[in-house]
Amino acid sequence: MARPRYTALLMIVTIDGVAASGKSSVSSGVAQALGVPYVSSGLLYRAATLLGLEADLDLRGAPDLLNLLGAHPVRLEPLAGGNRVWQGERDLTDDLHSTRVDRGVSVVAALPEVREWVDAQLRALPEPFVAEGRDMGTNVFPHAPHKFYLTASARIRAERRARERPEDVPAIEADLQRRDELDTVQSAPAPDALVIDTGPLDLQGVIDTILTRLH
Ligand SMILES: Nc1ncnc2c1ncn2[C@@H]1O[C@H](COP(=O)(O)OP(=O)(O)O)[C@@H](O)[C@H]1O
Ligand SMILES: Nc1ccn([C@@H]2O[C@H](COP(=O)(O)OP(=O)(O)O)[C@@H](O)[C@H]2O)c(=O)n1
Repeated sequence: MARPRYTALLMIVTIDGVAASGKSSVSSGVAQALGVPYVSSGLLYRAATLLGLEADLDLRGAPDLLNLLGAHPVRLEPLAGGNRVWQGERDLTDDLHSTRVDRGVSVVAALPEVREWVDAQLRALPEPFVAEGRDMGTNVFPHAPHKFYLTASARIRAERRARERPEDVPAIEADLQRRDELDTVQSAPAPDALVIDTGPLDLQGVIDTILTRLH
């Protein structure tokens, strides 16, 4: 029985990486094997972006965004199978992966006030869990005992994401590269993270690589 053996060791596992490298799918698989929830930090940045766009705010303006988020609080529901994001009774989740949100989110994520808003919510969550994003292993949970960082070429990531977006592969690849560049500051791998090139691996291969390290 794998589950008790893993959970005995587990506090927080961090899985960071570039856009569309497999973070959420891999985190979900690892979390399900461990019997714990996973936490998708990117969904909170996406929620702030969606709400800013819907309110027609300038996404570079932290005070207005923070006022909006303060007036109508957003809540992340971390589950092993998939996270959901709520604003009151409204489930925002299905609106968070549009191309419009993809294109605005890095601007919002560059605002220190928004980063503090996200980090405070993540640090308040009860352990254990698998946390995925860009800076889980460096900034938010630097003391996590198990850290991983996923990469793959922009082309491979674009081909994977093209199955989930209406745009063609070259357009998605250009958007991913633009977002990688805008996200550079918060996207450095932790020095103690195992870097995994997911290009040659299928999803289960990446999940197994991580689980093997958690024995
Ligand atoms: N190793 C892999 N091999 C094949 N497809 C993958 C692999 N990892 C992820 N995918 C697929 O790539 C897409 C992007 O993965 P996702 O988990 O959403 O990445 P991220 O959370 O980093 O944006 C999804 O369709 C997912 O099923
Ligand atoms: N820990 C994190 C997670 C996401 N982000 C930001 O949020 C955006 C969306 O993150 P995501 O993980 O949902 O995006 P994908 O990698 O799934 O495309 C990223 O492009 C970053 O701008 C961040 O800055 N820090």
